[in-house]
This record gives sequence, structure tokens and C-alpha cells, in this order.
Amino acid sequence: MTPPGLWLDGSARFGDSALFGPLSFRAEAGCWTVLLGPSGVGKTTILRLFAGLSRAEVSGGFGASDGQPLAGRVALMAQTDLLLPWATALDNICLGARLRGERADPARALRLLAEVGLAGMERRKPGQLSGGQRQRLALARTLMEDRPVVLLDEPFSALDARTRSEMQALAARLLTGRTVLMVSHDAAEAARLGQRILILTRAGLAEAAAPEGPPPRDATAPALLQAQAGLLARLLAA
Ligand SMILES: Nc1ncnc2c1ncn2[C@@H]1O[C@H](COP(=O)(O)OP(=O)(O)OP(=O)(O)O)[C@@H](O)[C@H]1O
Repeated sequence: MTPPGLWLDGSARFGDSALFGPLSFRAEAGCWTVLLGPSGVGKTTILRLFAGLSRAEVSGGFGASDGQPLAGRVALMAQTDLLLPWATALDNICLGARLRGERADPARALRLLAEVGLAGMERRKPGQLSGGQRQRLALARTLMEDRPVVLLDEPFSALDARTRSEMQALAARLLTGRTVLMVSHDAAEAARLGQRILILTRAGLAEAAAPEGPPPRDATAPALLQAQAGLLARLLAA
């Protein structure tokens, strides 16, 4: 499936309560876009709209750049891993297919578990995995869905710095070529992963220059630290 871009135009509201806008949002096809911004401006709502999970009304509409419905083409990875505690790692990965009444491919599930570094752990339950391993499992479950559009809602924010860095690198490698829209609070994460970096504030949507080179970028490189500082300054000013 060729990944489509994403668009959203206008202002958003929940019933009588205005949320943001008007603005013109674009996430390019096949690119990694990071959406930064202070708490409560509507970042998660934008993700949930594209995932078909929000009831917010958007005045100018939203959708895929190819004009086709987004339903069935989107996978969402949330901040919490949302794993079923009583199910094994393998069953958790296959859950999406099961819920749709489809047959999950166990060989593919095992391959994905190996790709995220969980080979041999397929019979473990989430409680028998570390926080980082659970996030790896959640990433494998997202990949199992094999959707061209992947929405990430701060999926690595609860992890320690080292595990977060490993997960960022793994996700960048495994999601290459898909349209990725990631919500984050973390300027360092945006500088490391974003091919486009958008900042949503009460004043509207602005674009920040993304560092050069494909993600994941070296988080300790001077150019990256400079980009991170610039983003942080913009976030603090927002
Ligand atoms: N279903 C809903 N009905 C009414 N208001 C809602 C609903 N969902 C979210 N909101 C409100 O919309 C606003 C934006 O929420 P959203 O979660 O999109 O913000 P955010 O930028 O992702 O914040 P954070 O960074 O804290 O997660 C909040 O004030 C929230 O209370």
C-alpha cells in the first residue's frame, strides 16, 4: 500500500467548546512528522481524528491526500502500551486480527517479535516483561497491523533515557517509508526523528526547520543539540 499524506483544515471544536484554529495541517506521504506543543492544545485530538476515534468537529475537514478513506489504513500506538495483561506476547500481537475476525499469521508475529528484540519471549505475559520490553511488544503489535499510516502518541515518554533512545532508533528503522505522525513533548525526540517538525500552540500551527539527514539522527551531534535548543526555546515561549 502506498502511504498517503494527511491533511486537516480549519478550526476544531467539541460541541460549544472551541479547541484550535483555524489552521492548515499537512503531514507528507512517507515522511516522519513530529507534532510538538504545550499541553491541551489539541495534539492528541488531531491524532485521534485521523484514527477515526475523536468526535471533534473540524470546519474544513480532514483526511488522506489521495482522497481515499483513512479507515483500515491507520495504526495508532499510544502512550500506554494497552497490552492485555492476561494474554501472552504472541496473543497480544495477534489481537487486532482476532478482533477483526481474521486469521493472524503466527510466523509473521514471531518474526516481528524477533525484529523488536523479543525472540523467545512469545509466551511471556506483559507482567513478565520490563517497561522497555512492553513498549517493544506494543511497537511489534503496531507493525503487525502493517498500515501505511502510523500515528504515535508519545509512545516513548514513559521510558528511561537509554530505552527511549533504543526505541526511537528501532521505530525509525522499522517505520521507514510509512507516513508517520508522532505527537511529542520532547524537543530532543523531535530533533532526532522529525523530517518535518510542526509546533501547535494557542496562536496556531508553525513549522520549525528539521535537522538534516535521515532519522534516527545522532542525539549527541552538535547540530542536533542546537536544533533541540531552538525547539525548546520555541516551546517555552509558547
Ligand atoms: N471528547 C472530548 N470532549 C470534550 N473535550 C475534549 C475531549 N477530548 C479532549 N478534549 C479537550 O480538548 C483539549 C485538547 O486535548 P488534547 O488531548 O487533544 O490535547 P493535547 O495537546 O494532546 O494535550 P497533552 O499534551 O496534555 O496530551 C483539552 O482541553 C481536552 O480537555
